[in-house]
Amino acid sequence: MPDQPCSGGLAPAAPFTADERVAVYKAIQTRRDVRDQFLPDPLPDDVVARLLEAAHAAPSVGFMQPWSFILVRDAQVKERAWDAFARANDEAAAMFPDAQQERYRSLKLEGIRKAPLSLCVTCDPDRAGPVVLGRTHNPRMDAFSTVCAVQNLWLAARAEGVGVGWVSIFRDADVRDLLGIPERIEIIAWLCLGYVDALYEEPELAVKGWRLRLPLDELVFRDRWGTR
Ligand SMILES: Cc1cc2c(cc1C)N(C[C@H](O)[C@H](O)[C@H](O)COP(=O)(O)O)c1[nH]c(=O)[nH]c(=O)c1N2
Repeated sequence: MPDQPCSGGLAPAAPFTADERVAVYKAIQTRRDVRDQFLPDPLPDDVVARLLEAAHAAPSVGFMQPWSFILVRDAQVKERAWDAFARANDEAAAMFPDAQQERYRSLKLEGIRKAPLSLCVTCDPDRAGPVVLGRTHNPRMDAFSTVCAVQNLWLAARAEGVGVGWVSIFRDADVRDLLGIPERIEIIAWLCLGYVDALYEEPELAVKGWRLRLPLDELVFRDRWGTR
């Protein structure tokens, strides 16, 4: 049974003013993944609400809005999340070639204990029933939609002076147990959030010599894969 339509028609879609455009590109270009620059100040509820609204405004396949957000402020829960990270990070280090392991271990790859707020973002594949417009031929589209929500939040956070760090070095089961997430729900992201007073000008992994940004023109093809 379809829902009742909501009100709303077409609104003018003029380009942004020059200042507005500058602000949008500034958020995109200066957004960073934050690990160590978090300040301890708690995030005000209204700021958190705006960030969640930004996430919730993301595009989603069939408008299924598959995301949920678990706000984690409890120090003990964060401590256990850090333990899970530390175990996984040891396993991760051993996966790299010997020559890279020392450098890997020198990188700080999370801010779980330092950030005042952690946010676990999940994806419910059943949010809009079994057959979803746009997901019929590609079941990963619900997860991709949830990642769009993360990116919206990340950009809005930059505008608010709030740093965000994505931590993915976990065994899925550890986060699931810790937060009581049912098996059918997919864990998409563990995000660390907090005010920051400094951000790297370039990705920290590039600054630390782990990996550089690729030239864009090597990634753009004309009409056919591999054709420039
Ligand atoms: C899906 C996903 C997962 C992770 C990340 C990102 C994304 C998109 N990133 C952050 C990543 O290292 C960072 O985005 C890049 O290095 C580029 O830097 P900026 O985000 O531009 O600062 C990340 N960083 C980190 O220190 N620990 C992590 O576990 C992860 N995991």
